[in-house]
Amino acid sequence: MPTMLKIAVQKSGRLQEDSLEMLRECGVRVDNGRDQLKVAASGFPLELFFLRNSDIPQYVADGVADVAILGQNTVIEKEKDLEEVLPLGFARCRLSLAVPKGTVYPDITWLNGKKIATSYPNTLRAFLIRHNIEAEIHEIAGSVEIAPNIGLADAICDLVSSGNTLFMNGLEEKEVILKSEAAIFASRNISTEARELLEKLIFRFKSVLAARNNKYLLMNAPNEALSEIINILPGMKSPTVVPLAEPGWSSVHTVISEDRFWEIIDRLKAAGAQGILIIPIQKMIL
Ligand SMILES: Nc1ncnc2c1ncn2[C@@H]1O[C@H](COP(=O)(O)OP(=O)(O)OP(=O)(O)O)[C@@H](O)[C@H]1O
Ligand SMILES: O=P(O)(O)OC[C@H]1O[C@H](OP(=O)(O)OP(=O)(O)O)[C@H](O)[C@@H]1O
Ligand SMILES: [Mg+2]
Repeated sequence: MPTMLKIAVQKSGRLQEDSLEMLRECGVRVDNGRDQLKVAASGFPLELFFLRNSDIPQYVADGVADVAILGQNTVIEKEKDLEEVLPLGFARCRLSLAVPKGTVYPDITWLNGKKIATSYPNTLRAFLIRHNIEAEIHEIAGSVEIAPNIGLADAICDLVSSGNTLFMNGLEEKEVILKSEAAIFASRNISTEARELLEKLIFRFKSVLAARNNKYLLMNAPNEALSEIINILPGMKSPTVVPLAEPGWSSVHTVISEDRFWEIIDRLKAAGAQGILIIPIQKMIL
């Protein structure tokens, strides 16, 4: 039987949609309904296991799954020795300590003797030890932000992204313990055959990520402005310059990273560029 790469993906929750979308963009199709927890994909020799997020690190550590898409925060919390193969740029969040708004909190020593509610007891414990703080950790599975309001704890330690949940519960963020995003993690026991498949899949993931972060840029420019425009452009290689039907004008094409674009647009216009177009890239082979 040909080898299949076994990948664990969150069964339901915040990571699932983006994980499946990434796989889809990599040409992996998952046709069956999600009620089926073990599904063979088409388009790549891949078998998907839909599992509870918090159970996945153990499955990968044991080699039941070869790889997984997980938040870095979960792998740290579960204290599993997995190989982080590729960060994926979604599910960005941080694990933070927060206290009721208006609390006089001079520094981290305020936490001494306090009770802290969290779903991340291991990460919190390690953080407190690093800072020489003795506090009581009260583990709860969810809705952690409610704890101070119902007299369950003095502080909380939970994931924050927009900060909205903290705000709505009258809490203020005081310490950032770690920053996290989704990533592909691999088992330390992965077979040579599975590793080869993983390399192929990673190549596809990188092409998708690069395409997401870059844009194809086109503009028209008078020939006398070309050298200045080319100097402004931070392209992959030197830009393509094609003459237009109108004498004395050219079309300039290049690829730029999305976050550089706004920085240079005014300079391009000032240099004489016109008809600037920015086009999404589907895949970018590096
Ligand atoms: N508010 C958020 N913004 C961005 N990413 C988040 C946010 N909350 C969670 N995440 C990321 O998504 C992951 C999954 O979160 P989700 O809430 O779906 O599962 P969970 O409740 O932690 O899972 P389980 O209870 O099955 O362990 C988290 O581990 C984290 O990496
Ligand atoms: O800073 P924000 O953007 O408000 O996001 C933070 C919230 O998101 C997560 O909860 P989630 O919605 O995943 O609920 P859960 O407790 O059921 O996992 C996290 O546990 C926080 O409560
Ligand atoms: Mg959650």
